[in-house]
Amino acid sequence: MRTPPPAGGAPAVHLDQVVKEFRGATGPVRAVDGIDLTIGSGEIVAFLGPNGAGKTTSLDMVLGLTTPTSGTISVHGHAPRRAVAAGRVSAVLQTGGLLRDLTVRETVTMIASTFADHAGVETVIDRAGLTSLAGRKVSKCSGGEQQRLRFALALLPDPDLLILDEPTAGMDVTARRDFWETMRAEAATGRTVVFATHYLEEADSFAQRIVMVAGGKVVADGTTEEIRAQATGRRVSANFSPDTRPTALAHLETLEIVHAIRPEGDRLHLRATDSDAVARAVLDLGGTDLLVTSGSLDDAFTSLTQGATR
Ligand SMILES: Nc1ncnc2c1ncn2[C@@H]1O[C@H](COP(=O)(O)OP(=O)(O)OP(=O)(O)O)[C@@H](O)[C@H]1O
Repeated sequence: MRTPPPAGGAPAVHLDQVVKEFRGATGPVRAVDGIDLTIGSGEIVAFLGPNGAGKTTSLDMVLGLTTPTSGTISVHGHAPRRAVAAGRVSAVLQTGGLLRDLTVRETVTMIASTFADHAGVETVIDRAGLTSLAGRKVSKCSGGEQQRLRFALALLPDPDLLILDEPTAGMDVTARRDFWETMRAEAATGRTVVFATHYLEEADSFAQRIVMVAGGKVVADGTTEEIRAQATGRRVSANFSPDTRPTALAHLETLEIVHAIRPEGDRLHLRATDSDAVARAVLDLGGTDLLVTSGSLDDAFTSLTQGATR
């Protein structure tokens, strides 16, 4: 069993007003536009955003692969490159050279030989679920199996922080589910896991916290439930009889906490921030069959990322 970093130490990841600009054909491209973010030790965080949101650029900076144009980043209190050199952080990236003619075990053994101290070849093969494939050539492994191999390599330094950039891209549903099960076991040992994804379900089912990025900025940060509520508000609906309906509609339209009203047959659908207060008003106005729901995560994603494009 690994020893997690002491509680109460520096955060696993800290970004302070981080900006990254690239030189584009028609002028500078601001890939990351002032991100402030703190991720505590042991958190499982999804970086969720559409194409070009700035996810990969942010993670690359956390890994010290590129440096911010302005702002600062620390990983467990150190500069990213120092944290990587000390084996405190490692990554599973979308691509990355694997030698096709080596077997899975030979690949892990070769990379292990570059570490003064490592978690053990057979241990990481086992943790990545590759024991039965250890003798297979990399060229004969599927895309999902190669991602598992990259994951085994990332475990070699026994890192406190694992960064995964779209680790399940190209995997089918079963491979994806198996991969996340393995990852859950890793997180349970106290590792911090930060992953980038396009998949809402993946962020929803695996992460405790979602940092939604769009246009190089953080547009929402919280639990899935908080993001849903923040972006879509609550939905309140109820039936009204023909007698009560006109008065109810007129009154509800005057309430500031009601953002939108959509009539449908006998029913009124309302969007509101304070659903408790609206629900009380609806009942006072004679509404029946009251229903309070939150919008879907899909709605939240669309509404938060719209308008945030570069
Ligand atoms: N080296 C580069 N030179 C110029 N522009 C770049 C470079 N790297 C990234 N960009 C631009 O920066 C923006 C953010 O890219 P980034 O790869 O970080 O997004 P992403 O959220 O990871 O997207 P995806 O989900 O498609 O991988 C994009 O507009 C991209 O074209």
